[in-house]
Amino acid sequence: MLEVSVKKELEGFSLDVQFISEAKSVALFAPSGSGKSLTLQAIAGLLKPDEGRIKVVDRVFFDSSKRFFLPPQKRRVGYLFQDYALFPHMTVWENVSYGCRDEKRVEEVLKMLEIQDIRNRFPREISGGQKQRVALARALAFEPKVLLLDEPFSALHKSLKLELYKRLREVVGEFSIPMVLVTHDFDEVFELTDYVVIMEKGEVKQTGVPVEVFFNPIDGKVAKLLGHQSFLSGKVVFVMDGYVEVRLGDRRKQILRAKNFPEDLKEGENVFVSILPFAVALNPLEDSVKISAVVKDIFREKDKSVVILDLGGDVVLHLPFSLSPNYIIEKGREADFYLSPSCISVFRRCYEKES
Ligand SMILES: Nc1ncnc2c1ncn2[C@@H]1O[C@H](COP(=O)(O)OP(=O)(O)OP(=O)(O)O)[C@@H](O)[C@H]1O
Repeated sequence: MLEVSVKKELEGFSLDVQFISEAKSVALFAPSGSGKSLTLQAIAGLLKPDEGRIKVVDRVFFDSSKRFFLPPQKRRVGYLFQDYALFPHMTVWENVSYGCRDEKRVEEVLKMLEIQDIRNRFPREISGGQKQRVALARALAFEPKVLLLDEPFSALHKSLKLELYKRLREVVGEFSIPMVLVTHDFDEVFELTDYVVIMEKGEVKQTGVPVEVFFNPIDGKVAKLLGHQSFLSGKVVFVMDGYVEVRLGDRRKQILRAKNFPEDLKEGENVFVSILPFAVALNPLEDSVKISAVVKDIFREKDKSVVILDLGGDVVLHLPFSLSPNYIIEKGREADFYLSPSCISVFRRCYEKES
């Protein structure tokens, strides 16, 4: 559905991005300055690659081997930015119908995004969330073949974002439009897309289904980017069907069991383990693993307690507030926890080891 192969040398930055995805919605996820927006611009035709091929569904946009470059105006791309880019001197209706002569279509998108009632207002007279809905309506009105979203929700409040995610899922589903979303927010990746491309310094580091990538980051850098917090080093002592056991490098030789690990992992390999904050199991289930560790600190938050354990490195665990009274946990004392192997990931390289 989306094929992107883009090479572009810019002054001080090289873009070399390749991925193919059959998913309808793809996220480009990376730290700032990794080339996400440039990749989007290449798909839109605003940046001409030196080399490569871009295909969206069944339409080739660019193919350097055939010297083919489809001009941006012929790509029918709906582009949405963080700053809305609405025309300030035009009403909502005029903004949405700009470039679309089909009034029925304009009415349809206004209705779908519930902005019929503000059709006569100017952008300065509506809220940030409404502005973004108008911008989305304008992008949809001219029947795009693909929607390109460059951090369109980053300026909005969380509750507004959730509302817009819902709308976006509905309209994209209804009009069956493929979408490429640039974001810094992995929650957004989960909410809106079926495939994620993780980039770094102009290159692709990892691709896949968001949930699989989240639990199986290829290295500590990606894990950190995805929000993993607790990293420990250890050695694989046992590989079995669906599990590995890792002996931590700490004094007590604690064994951890993990369900997320590279397929070709071998016994004896030195690895890194990430324990996710929500790894605490409610009960000592059959496959959960018991750890005993000194509590270094506890922070009470609105809905949870954040506990920092010393396991030869700091391990951050979240305890739901409702469960906290069941635990006898005190700063400076040893406590026992059961961890679920499905919330423990093993990978080969950690961030400290990389340049
Ligand atoms: N026209 C250009 N010429 C030269 N360098 C550029 C040009 N446009 C962008 N860059 C550089 O390319 C790099 C990647 O930029 P890009 O905007 O694609 O990053 P990004 O991943 O989208 O970042 P952010 O999340 O901050 O928007 C940056 O270092 C940027 O300064």
